[in-house]
Amino acid sequence: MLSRLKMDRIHVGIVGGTGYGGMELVRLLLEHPAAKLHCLVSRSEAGQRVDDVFPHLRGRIDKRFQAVEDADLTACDVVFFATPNGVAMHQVPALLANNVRIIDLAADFRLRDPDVWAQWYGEPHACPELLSEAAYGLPELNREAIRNARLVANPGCYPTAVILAFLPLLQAGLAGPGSLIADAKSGASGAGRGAAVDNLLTELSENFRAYRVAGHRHLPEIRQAFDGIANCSRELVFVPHVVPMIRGIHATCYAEVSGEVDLQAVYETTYRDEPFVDVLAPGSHPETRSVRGVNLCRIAVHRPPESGRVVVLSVIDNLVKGAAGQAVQNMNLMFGLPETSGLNFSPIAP
Ligand SMILES: NC(=O)C1=CN([C@@H]2O[C@H](COP(=O)(O)OP(=O)(O)OC[C@H]3O[C@@H](n4cnc5c(N)ncnc54)[C@H](OP(=O)(O)O)[C@@H]3O)[C@@H](O)[C@H]2O)C=CC1
Ligand SMILES: CC(=O)N[C@@H](CCC(=O)OP(=O)(O)O)C(=O)O
Repeated sequence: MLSRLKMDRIHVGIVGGTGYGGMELVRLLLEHPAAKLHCLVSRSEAGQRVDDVFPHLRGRIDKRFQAVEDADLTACDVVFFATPNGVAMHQVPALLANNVRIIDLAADFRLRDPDVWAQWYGEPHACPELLSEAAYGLPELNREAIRNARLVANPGCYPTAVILAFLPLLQAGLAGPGSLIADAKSGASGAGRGAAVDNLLTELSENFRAYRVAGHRHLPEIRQAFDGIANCSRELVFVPHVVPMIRGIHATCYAEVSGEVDLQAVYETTYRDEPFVDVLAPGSHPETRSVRGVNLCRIAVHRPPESGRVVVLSVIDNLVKGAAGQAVQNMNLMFGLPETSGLNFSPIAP
């Protein structure tokens, strides 16, 4: 059932169509049975054919990028923002006023407190009145709110992997009082397509480094979700790393758990009906490759003997379950479609 549509198919606009998140949205939406790409906005490639800019799409798309002032965004049913942080918040209010629903892949609407947003993103929020309305777009946590939302804040890539890893423990009240620890590694596409010395092949390959240990902007986002799940503030140590691969996040997450609980059963029960979370058999070690190109989080739960800790391994493709795929999953929910529409395909391996 397609609800609340302006036309027969969901007319989609993408702002930031030339970035990694935008490109991945194009790839997914071209195959979506109920969506039609209506306009693709780019400043740098305005006027250019999409398949000239991205030759891998030759024969798949007959459209040109447009400047924002030429794009018919108000005719869209939904507009995805795949732009840097702080861009969407200047354009969203006018689109909402025109009955356009929004899915923002950036962080503009993820944090509820405008002061926290300003602290981590370095500028005052342009429309703080919308922060409490926005639905945090992690379906496994917030499905009903997403269904009814006109504004969805798609989660960050690290938060998706980390929250899904801890969610069953927190919901069941099993994580002890000690700090939760998330030790996460990302492929380089997480940093976007913009030129930066740190992202050169020569800097990344044969190399492995942590960054922003003192505080990454995904920390308040993850903590906000934990507060919502467990209804109490939790200490979290979050250490991101960049590894020499293109796609993928691997989060190794630690929590203190006491008592003889069947954790495998807790995880399997929590995610039993989730189409995009796969709890692996006991003793498994999920690989980023096993989720490459698909909207899936694979999780394995370990309890090393005599450690008093649980180790949860969680892998996603940062561009799919960590960004564009999750955004399409949210679109499906917002428009009353089966949640898996356009998202049923197999991983790419090797
Ligand atoms: N990469 C990832 O794994 C993930 C990214 N995200 C978030 O999604 C968003 C997009 O990320 P990603 O695709 O990697 O980023 P990229 O840097 O690859 O792409 C950004 C896009 O935004 C456009 N853009 C840049 N500046 C502006 C501006 N001031 N106004 C309008 N458009 C602008 C660029 O196109 P042009 O210059 O042609 O206009 C480009 O298409 C970011 O907020 C990111 O944090 C979230 C989860 C995962
Ligand atoms: C490897 C790498 O650099 N990753 C990015 C994460 C990108 C992302 O998801 O950030 P947003 O919250 O802005 O959407 C980073 O750490 O900044």
